[in-house]
Amino acid sequence: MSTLIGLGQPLSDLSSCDELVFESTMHIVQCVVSAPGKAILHGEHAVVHGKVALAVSLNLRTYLRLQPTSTGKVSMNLPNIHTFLSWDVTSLHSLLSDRTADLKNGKELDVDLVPKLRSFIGVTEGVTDPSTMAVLAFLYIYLAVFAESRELPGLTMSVWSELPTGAGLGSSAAFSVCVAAALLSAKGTITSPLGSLEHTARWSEEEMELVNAWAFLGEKIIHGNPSGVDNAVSTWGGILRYHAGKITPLSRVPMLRILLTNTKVPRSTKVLVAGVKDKLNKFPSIMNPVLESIDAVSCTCQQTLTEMASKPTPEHYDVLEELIDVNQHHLNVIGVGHPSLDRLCGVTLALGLHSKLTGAGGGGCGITLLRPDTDFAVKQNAIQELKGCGYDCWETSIGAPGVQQHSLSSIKDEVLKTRRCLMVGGELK
Ligand SMILES: Nc1ncnc2c1ncn2[C@@H]1O[C@H](COP(=O)(O)OP(=O)(O)OP(=O)(O)O)[C@@H](O)[C@H]1O
Ligand SMILES: C[C@@](O)(CCO)CC(=O)[O-]
Ligand SMILES: [Mg+2]
Repeated sequence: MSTLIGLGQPLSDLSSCDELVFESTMHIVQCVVSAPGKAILHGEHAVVHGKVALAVSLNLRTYLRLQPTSTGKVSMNLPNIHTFLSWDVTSLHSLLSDRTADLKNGKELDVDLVPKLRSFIGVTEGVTDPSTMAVLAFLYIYLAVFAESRELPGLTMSVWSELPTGAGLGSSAAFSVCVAAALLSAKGTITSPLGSLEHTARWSEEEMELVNAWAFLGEKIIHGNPSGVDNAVSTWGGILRYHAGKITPLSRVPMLRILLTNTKVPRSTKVLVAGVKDKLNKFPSIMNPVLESIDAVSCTCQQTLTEMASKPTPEHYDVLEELIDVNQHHLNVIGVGHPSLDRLCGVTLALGLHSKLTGAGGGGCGITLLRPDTDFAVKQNAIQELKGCGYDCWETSIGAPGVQQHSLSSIKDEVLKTRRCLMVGGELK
């Protein structure tokens, strides 16, 4: 049974970087990892049904710190979602029993373990609140990664994020990627790539494939039926084309300027994805052509971006804007729009700017394309008007690096500040 344990380690502890040895032969080394959020340019929802999506990583990251403990406890501190929990390692061990052999490859979700975990933490099938979903994803990956070991390690995991939770910017994928990278590295399945003099380091392609596969299991638990695009872009970073599990990084694309707007209307990706599936089952002959058209929008956008890499023209930007408008209509047709997003599109269009939802929709975030020649005053007006609607709005930079390991000393001051703010009194401030 879980217990509320209050705050994690105080911030002053962040200076040490030591290794603890357990009574057993198992060592885990503490580490700090981070992974970026994402924006989907085109293809959200359609990608779940085998169509093409284009996604970009954002300069907003989730950070995870894993520390070994010798208290016989596994603890998790998730200040963004007010969750501070702890379990005895021995009670977690009893969940493994005879499943060891099935769990270690991380290729498929063990559908029997998830209900077992639900009953372990005392929540029934329909409960899908943020805390439950994060705990299930973490416990699943923890147990599955260490399934082979004679003993499960005691540890404290703290996760803090610059991303809004559940707003369409891939917070669940960044969470799952961090958990997978930290635990696989702690187990020794992948290396700890950071050299003694380095501040940040990345894993090899092969290791990132493993991280991505395990993070996909976390996404399956949180989302129900994810396409895998969010964990892929959080693992690799940059700009990706994603099609039926095939990941193609796009290296030759122009640097796009994008405004991100968070309508702050809460929504659940799991619920929205399930809603699209229902509509597709109900009206296949109406919905399939819409998904086909979204696929064509993604492909046309990719082609346009590729052409723009060598010589961008105003006409290219006209095309990108039209594609945004077309796709936003399609997303409304498949039932993932929201009046808050209509308002975002209306406000920006009145200023000559084009917007669409990004991610699962139903509220959450939208993107607005800024042209190279968009007037500073127009951009500022858009930001002011959107803020006047009660939304958050800021210009973002895209193409940030994927999952990384960090030295403690390299964690930026402002990130520590974010963490400090989140942790004050164990509550979000
Ligand atoms: N910082 C975090 N700490 C703990 N759990 C998190 C964190 N960020 C995300 N999560 C988990 O992910 C869930 C949100 O996932 P969801 O897929 O609904 O939204 P999203 O990933 O932000 O948006 P989208 O999938 O549309 O890009 C939360 O309810 C929580 O379970
Ligand atoms: C809505 C969706 O297409 C994107 C969520 O960011 C779901 C998915 O691809 O897993
Ligand atoms: Mg998500």
